[in-house]
Amino acid sequence: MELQLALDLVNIPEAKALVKEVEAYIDVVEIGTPVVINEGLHAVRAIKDAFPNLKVLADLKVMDAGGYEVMKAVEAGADIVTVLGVAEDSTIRGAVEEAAKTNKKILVDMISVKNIEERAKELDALGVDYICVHSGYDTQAEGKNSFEELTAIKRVVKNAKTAIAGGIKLSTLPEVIAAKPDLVIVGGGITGHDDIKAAASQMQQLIKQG
Ligand SMILES: O=C([C@H](O)CO)[C@H](O)[C@H](O)COP(=O)(O)O
Repeated sequence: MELQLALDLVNIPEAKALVKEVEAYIDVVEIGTPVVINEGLHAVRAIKDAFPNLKVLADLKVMDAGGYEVMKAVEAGADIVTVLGVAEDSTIRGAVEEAAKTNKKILVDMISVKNIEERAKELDALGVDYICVHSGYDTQAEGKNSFEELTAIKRVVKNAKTAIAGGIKLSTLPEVIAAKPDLVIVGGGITGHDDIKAAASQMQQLIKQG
């Protein structure tokens, strides 16, 4: 099980400073969608150059032009690129084919997917690398989490790795770990903590014990 730090509400210098504090405790750095909107793919390049030993995920949430957009993120240094589960199969195929050329990975974000199990089976057959259940900021504000969805996709996914994102905190991490995802994605649960280093370190410990 790996830990991904999601960076959403920072600029490039702030992102670098945050990663420097917790680099020993995380496996993947996510350049979040808001950061890509504000800073462009330069943010991916800046973090990959500064922390070459960490994997970098570009949270582009690709919805169309899968091959092209994945190509641009990979050129910028991304190891993993996100594509939306609600995208057309042709978009997913284009993304998977493009990433495979350089042994990079596609993580499909299941945000807004209605029939999670059925779509997860289809995505698994399309060869995506990760399937991620996700309660986005707006549904988190309505009290939603994705713990049950994680259990549901674990039942049907045979090849892809599974991931979970959205509002995970130290207090809820044990419940997440019990469902055994391959990747746990945490943003505010680390970056909003009073002691960022301690939060990341405790999360890593819980994950290692899990
Ligand atoms: O993907 C995300 C969200 O849609 C904003 O772009 C976040 O990175 C993801 O939800 C993880 O962040 P937290 O919910 O703060 O843990």
